[in-house]
Amino acid sequence: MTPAGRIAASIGLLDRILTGEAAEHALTGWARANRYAGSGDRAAVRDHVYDALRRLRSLTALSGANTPSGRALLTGHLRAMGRNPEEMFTGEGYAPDPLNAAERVKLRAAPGADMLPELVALDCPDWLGPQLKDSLGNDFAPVLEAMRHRAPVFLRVNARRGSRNEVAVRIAEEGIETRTTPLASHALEVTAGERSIRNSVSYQQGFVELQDASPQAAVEALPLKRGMRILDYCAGGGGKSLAIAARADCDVTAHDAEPRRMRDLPVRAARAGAAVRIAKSDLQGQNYDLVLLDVPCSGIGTWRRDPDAKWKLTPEWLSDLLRVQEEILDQGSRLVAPAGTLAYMTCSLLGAENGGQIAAFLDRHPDWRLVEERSFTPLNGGDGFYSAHLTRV
Ligand SMILES: C[S@@+](CC[C@H](N)C(=O)[O-])C[C@H]1O[C@@H](n2cnc3c(N)ncnc32)[C@H](O)[C@@H]1O
Repeated sequence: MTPAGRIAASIGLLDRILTGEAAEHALTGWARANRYAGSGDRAAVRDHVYDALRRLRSLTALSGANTPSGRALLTGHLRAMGRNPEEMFTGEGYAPDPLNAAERVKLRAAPGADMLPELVALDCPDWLGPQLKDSLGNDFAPVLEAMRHRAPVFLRVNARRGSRNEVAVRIAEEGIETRTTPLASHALEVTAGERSIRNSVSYQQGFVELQDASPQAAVEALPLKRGMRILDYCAGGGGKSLAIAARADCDVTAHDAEPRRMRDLPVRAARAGAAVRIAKSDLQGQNYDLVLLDVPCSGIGTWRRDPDAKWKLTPEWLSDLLRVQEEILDQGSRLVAPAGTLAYMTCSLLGAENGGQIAAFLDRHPDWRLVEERSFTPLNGGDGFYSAHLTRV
């Protein structure tokens, strides 16, 4: 494909995503339907689409359009790269149609990048700006700026299969280059060969898992001891259960309100040589030494990887999430053994979902106390993440 053909394909995909289709679904469907697109084309189109979604507000403004569209986003994207959009919008071959008169007028009248209002330039939804400023303080602008760029890819080395250095050497032989990161002791940041990970023997044999470095660091901080009974109450795909089972010989039970989300967990656990039990019965009356609540959240900390989530989140959805988080904290606390630990985690940067939830829980339950809390932002390298450990007084 020519560079202009890749831009035309990205425009079509963005139009579908803007009308509600999930970005991954649209990209996978496009790759299947366009077998002529080689791996370089697919990677370039994916990068255009994800860059445009991360920077939806600023690129729309740079195109002069009032509302986002595939053409507006790619016009703004080219302008942001210092290119004249007319060079690509030629209508020749597979290139997008030339700009029409209205688009030209808007482009000419569009402000420069240095003239954009702060929340537009930082690609932050207006309604979330004040809450995020409140939560992040002086880090607000640098964190939002970091969210406009691609996230690094991290692997978690499975300590049951080898040390971080041994596994780094092994995967390098499969073309996956990495470097260590100070964030977590089993984390490797991928510097080359990222697209080969899932097909590599090391991945398929459970030497590595894909997991961001911030949740890895949060799991490392859990007070695990051999033989502990642990409940991963919101296990989902089981990323945290597997990270726990790799660290210590604990009795790990995975539970989720939607059990089908855990369907791949037995296969992933077998691949990793880890024992994870799937909760079959009602948990009422059971108790555990450690209950992990990796609650459903806004996902603001993962906006770099999942940029359309940035624009789909609404105030109503956020208030539903806050209510669910509160309920899960109360439910989970009832499952903790007398001297046990309740560990609360989110991949959010909002105080209301993090420290705010913990403060409200402690108000409702004065017999509990906060033992420690940690916050990570993309300025540390990984995703935005929060964890708090609580125990009874
Ligand atoms: C952030 S995701 C979990 C991600 C997972 N721990 C991982 O590391 O891959 C949150 C999970 O909470 C589950 N959930 C939502 N409401 C719940 C509830 N009331 N009780 C238990 N799980 C719930 C969702 O189905 C979802 O799988």
